[in-house]
Amino acid sequence: MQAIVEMDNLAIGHRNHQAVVSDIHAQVPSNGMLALVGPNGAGKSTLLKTILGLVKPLDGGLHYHLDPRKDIAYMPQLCSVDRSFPICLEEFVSTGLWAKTGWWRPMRRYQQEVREALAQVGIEQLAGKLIEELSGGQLQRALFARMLLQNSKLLLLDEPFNGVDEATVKILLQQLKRCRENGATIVAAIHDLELVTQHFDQCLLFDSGTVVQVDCQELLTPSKLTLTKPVASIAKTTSFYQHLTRDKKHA
Ligand SMILES: Nc1ncnc2c1ncn2[C@@H]1O[C@H](COP(=O)(O)OP(=O)(O)OP(=O)(O)O)[C@@H](O)[C@H]1O
Repeated sequence: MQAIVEMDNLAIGHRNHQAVVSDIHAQVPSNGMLALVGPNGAGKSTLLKTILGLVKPLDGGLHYHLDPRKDIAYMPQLCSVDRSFPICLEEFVSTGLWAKTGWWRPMRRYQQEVREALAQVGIEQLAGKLIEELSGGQLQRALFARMLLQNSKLLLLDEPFNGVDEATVKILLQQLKRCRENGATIVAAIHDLELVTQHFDQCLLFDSGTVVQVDCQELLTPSKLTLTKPVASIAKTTSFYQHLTRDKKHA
């Protein structure tokens, strides 16, 4: 497996605070789909922000086989967006290009690309609406379009499927797969274990300050869930695990 990012004895956390997770030895597989799984507060967002460069590692190494300043696109959690900012959807999505083009470039030059990104997630008809007028699901699609627009090698997504309907989940998954077919690598923090096992190759399981990297197949059966402590304790808190164990009892 070729890695696009390697974590070597990495400790992550916030300045002047104790490490959230230490001793991370993990790899982001090139052109793969890697899920970050774990309870609230376990450190998934912190790891995404550390890879992005927004948060500095507390210790250890983070080795990139790409240019972290140019090749990474990030989709933050929906709750981090200031919806009262007076900007229309099209302008909001075009801010995805600022890192490459500079904020002073006129948006008209990139209107075609922006429209295409909006069309890819099915909200092109809302282009002129203020972002405060969008529903939660529409804004989630907008965040996704802003990330797509950057056409980056590595996509980091923080809970992209939270609070969106099934149709939107389907569209966003299709787009992620298309990006992967075009060579991108995907890392996403996800709470729905069923989505993880169906669509991702590997995951990093966060539990009580540790991280373990496993193949998603390891999550498929209850017997395998006892393989490692993090797998077992995280999975037991999910309805997916309860569903599997119920099926086993009835078998
Ligand atoms: N800016 C910050 N300064 C200090 N501590 C922070 C900061 N942001 C997050 N934390 C703390 O770091 C820990 C990990 O938070 P993080 O947001 O990475 O968790 P998470 O796994 O993404 O959780 P969730 O599933 O709820 O999004 C938490 O204890 C949180 O309180």
